[in-house]
Amino acid sequence: MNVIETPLPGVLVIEPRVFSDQRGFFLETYHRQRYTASGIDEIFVQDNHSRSAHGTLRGLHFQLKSPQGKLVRVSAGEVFDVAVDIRRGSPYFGQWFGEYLSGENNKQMYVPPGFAHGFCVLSETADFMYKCSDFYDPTDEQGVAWDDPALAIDWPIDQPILSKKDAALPKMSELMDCLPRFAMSQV
Ligand SMILES: Cc1cn([C@H]2C[C@H](O)[C@@H](COP(=O)(O)OP(=O)(O)O[C@H]3O[C@H](C)C(=O)[C@H](O)[C@H]3O)O2)c(=O)[nH]c1=O
Repeated sequence: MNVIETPLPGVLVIEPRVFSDQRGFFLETYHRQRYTASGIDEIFVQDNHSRSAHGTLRGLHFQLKSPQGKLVRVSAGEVFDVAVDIRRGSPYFGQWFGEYLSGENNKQMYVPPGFAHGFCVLSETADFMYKCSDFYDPTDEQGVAWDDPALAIDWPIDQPILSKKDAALPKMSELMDCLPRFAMSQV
């Protein structure tokens, strides 16, 4: 597997090794020893799968009381996946990184706790699968507006399909008091 660092320290792109033959292909999507050795040493406790139609945008989401590290991939279709550093005091506060993930390129992205996460769907539909390092807590759902000008994320779509919740998410400027703090140990 190939692990690629991104301009956002802690956010990684992983290219698993793919074994192809006349039947199709095989790849390992997670391996505790190998991923820990690559810096992804979270204990994952929950796996999720969402399917979305073309033009859907889910995000930007995060949890505060139980922040989740996420190892994300697309099993079918294509998305543009985005991580945003929302840790107050981080040298990268407010910066984002995006990567195209697809059932063709088999790429994964690791989004550490303390980052907001979201994606938009470029294919007819997209099956989005991800591992989380803490449990979902419906009382702890937080988010920031996908189109916050302070983030200026270069989404490859406009006028996305949004949930009512996502369409009403606040801007970073409205969240400052409650955003997580950057810890020097995370450098
Ligand atoms: C996230 C989640 C949701 N749900 C239930 C709650 C709702 O009744 C339904 C749809 O939830 P929601 O619209 O919040 O799903 P997404 O918009 O895909 O949310 C996710 O989207 C972005 C991209 C993320 O990074 C997060 O993992 C997560 O916030 O599933 C659960 O039962 N468990 C869960 O872990």
